[in-house]
Formats: sequence, structure tokens, C-alpha cells
Amino acid sequence: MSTTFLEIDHVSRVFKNDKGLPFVAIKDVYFEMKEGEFVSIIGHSGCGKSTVLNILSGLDRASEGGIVLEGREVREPGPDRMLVFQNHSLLPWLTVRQNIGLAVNRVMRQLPKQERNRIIQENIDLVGLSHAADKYPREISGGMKQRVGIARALAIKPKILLLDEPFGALDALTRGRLQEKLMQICDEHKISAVMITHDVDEALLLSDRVVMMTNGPEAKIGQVLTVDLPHPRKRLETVNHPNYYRLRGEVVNFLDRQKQIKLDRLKMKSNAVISMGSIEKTNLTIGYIPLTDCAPFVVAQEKGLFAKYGLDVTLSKETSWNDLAEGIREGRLDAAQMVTGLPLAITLGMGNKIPVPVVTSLTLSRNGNAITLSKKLQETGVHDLASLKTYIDSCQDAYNPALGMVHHASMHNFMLRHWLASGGIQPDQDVDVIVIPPPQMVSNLMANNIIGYCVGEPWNVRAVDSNVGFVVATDLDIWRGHPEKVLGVRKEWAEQYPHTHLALVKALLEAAQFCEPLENRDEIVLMLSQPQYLNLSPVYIRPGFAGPYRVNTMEAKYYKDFCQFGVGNMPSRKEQLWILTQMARWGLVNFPENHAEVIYNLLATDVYHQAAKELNIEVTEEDREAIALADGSTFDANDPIAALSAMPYSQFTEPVHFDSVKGFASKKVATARH
Ligand SMILES: Nc1ncnc2c1ncn2[C@@H]1O[C@H](COP(=O)(O)OP(=O)(O)OP(=O)(O)O)[C@@H](O)[C@H]1O
Repeated sequence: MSTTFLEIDHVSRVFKNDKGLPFVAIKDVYFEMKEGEFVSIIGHSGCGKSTVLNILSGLDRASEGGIVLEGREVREPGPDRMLVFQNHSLLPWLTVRQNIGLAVNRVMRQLPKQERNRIIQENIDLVGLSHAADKYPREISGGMKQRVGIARALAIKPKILLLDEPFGALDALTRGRLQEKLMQICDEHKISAVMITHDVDEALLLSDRVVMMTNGPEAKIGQVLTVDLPHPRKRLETVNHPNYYRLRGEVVNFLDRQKQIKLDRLKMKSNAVISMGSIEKTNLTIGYIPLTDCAPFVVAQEKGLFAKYGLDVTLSKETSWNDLAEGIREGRLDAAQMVTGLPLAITLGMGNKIPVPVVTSLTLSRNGNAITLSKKLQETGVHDLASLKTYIDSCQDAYNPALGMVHHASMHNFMLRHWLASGGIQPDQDVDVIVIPPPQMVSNLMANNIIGYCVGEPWNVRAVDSNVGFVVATDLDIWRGHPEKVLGVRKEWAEQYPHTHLALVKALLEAAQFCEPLENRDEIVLMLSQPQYLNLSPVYIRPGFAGPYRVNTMEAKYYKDFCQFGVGNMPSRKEQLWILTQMARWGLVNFPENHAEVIYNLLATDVYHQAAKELNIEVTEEDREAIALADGSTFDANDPIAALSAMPYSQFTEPVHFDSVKGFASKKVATARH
């Protein structure tokens, strides 16, 4: 049975602007909530929060899509959805009791008078207004009026409470008290509620989930954050919880990014698409993470290869893979260096996001990662996978030991999990696998927040040199020649700017060629070490890149003929299918029954072929052999479902249809409408 209580099913709302032209305020907003959940909607002013709430309440109608409450489409206002506004809207000539009574007597007129009076009194008591029950609105404070508004809404027992900035007009002290009161009522009575707020702390205090909206026009849900803080909540305990500032950071970062996008859009208006000859757009912003393997981007910039192919590129140093992914989703970035699973993750809407189709036209690097464990572990006798298992089995701590990796869709995550599983250690059960931005790995290891991590260079060498960690395995011990970084762009962008896309692939492919010979690498180390890129001494960059490799053998590869089945820089169907199975294996996404179509749409091999042809690079087609991993296991891409079912600890149950607009087999309004 479905646990969906309320479904905002792909809702769009088009208004007319003051010139009479259509204005798409919100587009394709999709969200589901469970009964008893408290959800906040947060976003910058004018993004469309009230539009969503008005459509939910039935005061406004969606131009497309609809609202389904307990399996029925709702189109009109009704007592099952009570709206509480900022300006309490009480009738001045009625007392507190009469204001509440008016609603109760109207909606519950079938109940005996005595019962109705009991309900009225119960709700007056609930919001702590017994002493003011017979006062008129002019005789009570703003906070008290707002409590009357809440009591009036709760008294008629709506299925869901809709709150439009309910405390926005109150002073800080009253606001704080009322938040606590509402939090207590919602906790005790398991109220389902949707609340609009501009206040991050208010959202975190009250909500089970925070829905963050992007800027309009065409505003969407950009991110949904689960607030996994314990209930019942008390303000002090909540803000002192170890996870509070991480959650707060997520919301604040999202809002900051939206602010930046607004500024960028204003800038872009005066800096519209610049085109030259057949190149539709010459001015590009490309996202990357300051790791050694961003080398092709740095080389293309420093050696003038972007310019050679008619591009004027700004390289945007991103702080995390998550920020970079958002940059692509929101259109702030034209293109980006991506961990190999990221194009699929964005395309599938992994992490509860709206799917945004992305294509990859180039594999930029292979290998280059290692698993580092803390020196403290080594001192207790851990030196390989088997002794790590012994250590984990004997762990008496209240919390699972944690290992870091850089993004859920990264090869670091998949390879780390594969390696652990191959040694009988079950990720998520025996150890936690958590996301940490690469530059923060070493400090987290030193602070004992994690017992180790899987990351690229220079962060393994750095831990070894600082004597805080040792390398227990490199990726050569897991999958020699695995794809590591790829180029990703939005599919829509690729269709809009095909010549720009081709020029970009040519510039990067030529840069990758330059990165490959070891004799070029010392020169590249100096480029990378500059403040605008890695901002790190060459001493730390050289060992993981130019050799001699101090950390076992970490052969980072950049140019063709280096992977076991010879596709080189061409995006590979087999590799992406392996990644897709890992995403499903670890419960990150459903496995699409139409996986062949999903992968076909993901790979822009035609662009790669054209670029290779123009650069006189021979293209080797992918064979149909199974991928061989170092632990002796193989992956047969011809039957991914069988392969997935046989993987140890697989969370896969059954394939689900994926639709590039609606996501994974989302229920259609049509089936629930009456
Ligand atoms: N009836 C309408 N006619 C035309 N445009 C409208 C109408 N209602 C809303 N809009 C526009 O739709 C967009 C979203 O408005 P909405 O009030 O939903 O935003 P909001 O996020 O609630 O803003 P705030 O936080 O400032 O209250 C805005 O650009 C607004 O100007």
C-alpha cells in the first residue's frame, strides 16, 4: 500500500504579466508527503512559495498538473486543508471563543452543541489562551491573535494545516514562543503541515523535511532536505544536536547559491550568448574541483587550447561535487568535470531531485584513487582488508566507524563499497560511508571523525606525508583502468550549442593527450600548483601525478588505449551500466527497466566520434566482454539485472520504469483523479 498522503503532481502555474504576456511562475513542481509529516517550503522572495500553497489550499488552480490528497484530486478550498496566514484575519467584532466557534459551528454543524463547545474550549486550551477566551482581537497581542488563527484552523480537524509565514509579523520573543507551541502541538497530535517560511532555523526546528525552491521564473524544487533530528524537539537540544549545523549549512548554501544565480542571471543579461562563426556560444563557465585530475582543464586553459578552438573559458573552482552538480542543474555552469556517476545521478534525479538530463561526451581520466586508513588503525594491527574486518567486528563504539568518500555518485563511493563488500564488510550496516569534500579528508581523519577514506590525489599522499594515514589499497587493487572523471553538460545545452560542444571536446581531448606522457607531467604540476587552481606546493602534487609514485602505484591515465577494453576517452556503455547497477545495489536509485534507453540518451558518443575524427584519433568500438574486477568478479553488461541480483548485499528488488520528465514511475494524477 502506498504511504503517500499528499501529492503535488507536476504542478505548473502560468500567470499573465503586466504586459499581458505569459509568465511561468512555477514549473513542474513535484513532491509527495506522508501523513503526519511537517514540511517547510523555503526560497527567496518571489520564487513561488505562496503560489504552491494557494494551489494546495484550492484558492488558486494549477495551469498543469494537480493536487492529490489521500488519493483524490482536490480543486476547491475545503475544510480538509486549513490555511493560516501571517495577518491572522480575525473578525474584530467577535471574541476569541466566537472567532473559533464560527469555524467550528459552520464545519461541524452536525455535532451536538455541547460537543462543539467542548472542541472550541479544547483548542483554546491547546494554544494556551484560556485566560483570554472572551476578549476581542483589539484587546490581545499580535502573538495571541496568531494563536487564535492556529486554534481556529486546528479546531475543525483538517487533514492538513497550511501555514503561510505564520509568525512573520511577530517580534523575535513571541515568534520563538509560538514556534515552540506549534512544535509541541504538531509533535503531540501528529499534525500534517506545510509551512512557508523565510527563516532557516524555524524550518529546521519544526520540519521533518525542508523543500528548497529555486528562483523563478519557472521555479522548481531544487533540493529536499530530511531533518533527521530527534522528536519531540526542544529548541536548545535541537540547535545543540551534532547534525544541526550541517543541516543548517545545507539550507544556507542552497539559498546563497540561489542568490548567486540571481546575480549571475543579471550579469548574463548584459553578457548574452556570444557566438563566432559556427560556434554558437564562445563564452563558457566550466566547473571543476581542485584535484590533480582536473589537469586536462588546466592544460586546455594554460596552453591556449580552449582559445585555439574558439572558446573563451572561465574555469570555476567549485567547493564540492554537490555544488558543482547544482551549478549544472541550474544552468550556472555550461559544462563541468564530473565524477563518472554524476551525469547519471543528475539525469535520474538521485537524492530526491528533479531529473535533469545530462550527457557525457568524453572520459577525461582513469585510475588515480586510493583508500587511506588512519595511522591509529595501523597501530592496532590493521594492514589490509581482512584485518580491517577483524577491527570492525570487534568495534564496541556506540556509533559505526565511518569512512569518507567524495560524492554518492563517485567512483570513490562505488569502489570503496565494492572493496568493503568483497571482504565481508557490509556498507551502511557495519560501517557508515559518508560524503566529505576532498580537501577536508585529511583534517577529518586527524579529528578522528572517520577511520579512513577513498579519494583522489593529492589527498592520499598528503595523509601519508603528514603521518596520519597509510594507503591500504589503490584502485589498481579494485578495478584497473576504471573511468574516473568525465565531461558532463545538460542535454538541453548540448542540443542548443552543438558546435560549441564539439569545440569543447576537441580542446579537452587534445589537453588529455598532452597530460598522458610522463615527460609532460612536471610542467603540469607547476600549472596545477598555482593559487587559482590547487594552490598547493608541487611537493604534494608531484608524487601522485608525475611519479615516482610513493603511494604504491597510482597510475592516473588521461589518454586512450589505457583501459582494458580499449575505448580510451570514448564514453562507455558498459562502464555506465556498471555504475547504474551500483547505484541500485546501494539503494541510491531504482534500477530502470528501460536501462538501455537511459544509457543511450546519456552517452554523446557521436560528439566524441566527430572530435576524434577531426583530431585524427582512431576510435575503437567497445566490445561485449565482461568487465573484470581485481577481486575476480566480473560484470556482464549484457545482463545487468542478473549481475545486479547476484551482487553481495544488493538492495535491488525489481526494475522500475524511468521517465526523463517524471522520474521513476511516479504515479500519474490521471490514475487518482475522479
Ligand atoms: N496573480 C498573479 N499574477 C501575476 N503574477 C503573479 C501572480 N501571483 C504571483 N505572481 C508572480 O509569481 C511569482 C511567485 O509569486 P509568489 O507570491 O508565489 O512568491 P513567494 O515565493 O511566495 O514570494 P514571497 O516570499 O515574497 O511572499 C512572482 O514573480 C509573482 O510576481
